[in-house]
Amino acid sequence: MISLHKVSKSYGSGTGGFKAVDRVSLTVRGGTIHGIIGPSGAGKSTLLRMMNLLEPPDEGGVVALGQDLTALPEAKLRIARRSIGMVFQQFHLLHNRTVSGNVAVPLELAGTGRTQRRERVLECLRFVGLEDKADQYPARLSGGQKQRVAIARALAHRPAVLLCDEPTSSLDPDTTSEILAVLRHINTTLGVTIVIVTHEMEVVKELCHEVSVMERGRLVDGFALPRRTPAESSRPKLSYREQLLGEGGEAHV
Ligand SMILES: Nc1ncnc2c1ncn2[C@@H]1O[C@H](COP(=O)(O)OP(=O)(O)OP(=O)(O)O)[C@@H](O)[C@H]1O
Repeated sequence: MISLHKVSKSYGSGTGGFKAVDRVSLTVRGGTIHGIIGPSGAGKSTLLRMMNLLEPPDEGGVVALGQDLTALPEAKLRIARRSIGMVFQQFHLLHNRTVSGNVAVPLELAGTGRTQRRERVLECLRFVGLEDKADQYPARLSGGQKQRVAIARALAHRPAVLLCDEPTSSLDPDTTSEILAVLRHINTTLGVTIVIVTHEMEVVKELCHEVSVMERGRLVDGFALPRRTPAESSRPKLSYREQLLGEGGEAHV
């Protein structure tokens, strides 16, 4: 589905140069949710951005959905990228556009007609449960709602792959669970392959089928996780008190 062949990326040059990703080879299997974890600065985001060539590698190849992206001319790469949606930690919404205006952006850029655009925007908003917010501006939304808009926008072109860079790192635990449920729904009902960079182990345990571990630009481990059963995933959530103190603890309110 996505294969990276010995990709490398350096920033800066000469003695100030720094190899952020160092000859990494990795295959993400179609239909899976694949986590990329590792310490800060390990090169996780750089590796993720290479998967749609948002960050072109200095060397190595990227094959996505049967196409060698590194060999495509710019115009064809732009079209190939439509099949690979992206979601970021900071949502990256346009604040002077409504929710539906934001979701419409990729369709406008691709020249999709107005009627078709309107239908697809509503479909995407319905999928993430936000059709009632279509005419609101992002400033009026919660963090979780903003991330859902960003996810709806990433779905506009019916991608086969969704790349997520720390999508829940700005969110509280309850909102994180909501967003993970949306991502799982996208994987199971639409069959979209998801690659997610995160530093939150709970996110990995809750969501991922397979994990790759990065350290200092290299891939140092990779393994499959046992699938969680729905019953286990939907067990009652612990309160902050229970998470921090277990059973005990003296109340002051
Ligand atoms: N555009 C850039 N210019 C210069 N250096 C960069 C750039 N992007 C990333 N780096 C550097 O490359 C290294 C890897 O960055 P990257 O963001 O890929 O790591 P990461 O594992 O995602 O880290 P974090 O978990 O902190 O986000 C870091 O040292 C970072 O400072």
